[in-house]
Amino acid sequence: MSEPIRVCVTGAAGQIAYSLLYMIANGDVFGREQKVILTLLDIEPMMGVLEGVVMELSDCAFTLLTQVIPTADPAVAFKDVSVAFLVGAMPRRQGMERKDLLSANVKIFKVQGEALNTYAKKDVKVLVVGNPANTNALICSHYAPTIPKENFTAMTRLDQNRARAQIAQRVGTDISNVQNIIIWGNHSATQFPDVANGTANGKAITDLVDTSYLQSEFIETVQKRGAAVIAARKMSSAMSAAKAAADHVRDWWLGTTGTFVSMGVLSDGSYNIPKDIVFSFPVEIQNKQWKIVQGLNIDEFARGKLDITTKELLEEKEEAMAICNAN
Ligand SMILES: NC(=O)C1=CN([C@@H]2O[C@H](COP(=O)(O)OP(=O)(O)OC[C@H]3O[C@@H](n4cnc5c(N)ncnc54)[C@H](O)[C@@H]3O)[C@@H](O)[C@H]2O)C=CC1
Ligand SMILES: O=C([O-])CC(=O)C(=O)O
Repeated sequence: MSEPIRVCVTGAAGQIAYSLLYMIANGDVFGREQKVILTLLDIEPMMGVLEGVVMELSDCAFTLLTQVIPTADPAVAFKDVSVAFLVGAMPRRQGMERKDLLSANVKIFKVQGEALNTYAKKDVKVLVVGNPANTNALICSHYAPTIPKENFTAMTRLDQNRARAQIAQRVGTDISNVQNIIIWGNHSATQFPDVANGTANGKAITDLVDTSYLQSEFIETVQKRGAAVIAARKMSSAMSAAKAAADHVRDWWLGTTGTFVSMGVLSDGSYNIPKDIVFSFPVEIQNKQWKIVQGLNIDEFARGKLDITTKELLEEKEEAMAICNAN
């Protein structure tokens, strides 16, 4: 059993955290041999609710959970953390797009970037879940200049999981038989869920499923799944978001084995995506370092989709920087 690591979850009194904390404390993210100290950040008015969450964590009697530190102070929450799940942010309501949250949420990520820069370990791994996740991750990294840019990522794993589940149902196979579906771009309705390199039961998905479904209904279902959940639940996805956050960080921490996963990462210009936006790419991970999968074919249909989501991310970046510079 190795020394405990400090792991921060923000928005710790909220919906997603309620499922996510269980998975972290249970060993589903860092493995069954890794003890954790959880630092739980939320805002002052939520401290009473957070106290209830702390009681429940205690009552779960997790053997890997060494200590729990609830706080409203980012300096305490981020002190010496190895991993930060940045969940705390306003969720959207029915009829909104995620980018409508920009003005409310982006300032949170500016402040937390500055706090991570000062208090966290320099190799801290940061997953931004709060929406709009890609642009919030960009801003967070911008305000944390002493932490490597590659340590900031945004969550598109929920989109990948959704896409995988849709294809498994369509083909009539288990999820575990569906691999290498890619989410390109923004965690928004412009994202491009791409099956061109994907397989189901070892065969190309494009040979198993008709093109008209793959190029229209499939893409739209994945793009709009978050809105569909909000319409049904009157609250945004939480259990599935927590599972995706756990999947994302588990693969980052423990590595991938021969398959791609999608993560929002700072573009290095791969696939002609402009540098300096956080864009979801297929990555492979070893020794806690992700690498963008290179050399995949991008046909005309795919290029059109990549252009649309790129344009949206460039617009979001401009708006976010304007908001941050005005404050
Ligand atoms: N990237 C993705 O795939 C997904 C992202 N989301 C996003 O995750 C975020 C959180 O969603 P939920 O947990 O459902 O929301 P929630 O409203 O249940 O919880 C959010 C929590 O964050 C806290 N919070 C607000 N400002 C904070 C700050 N400055 N520092 C620390 N905590 C703060 C709130 O007090 C609240 O307890 C939303 O922005 C939502 O849109 C949700 C699902 C999927
Ligand atoms: O749709 C939302 O607002 C929450 C979210 O990001 C998702 O479920 O993908």
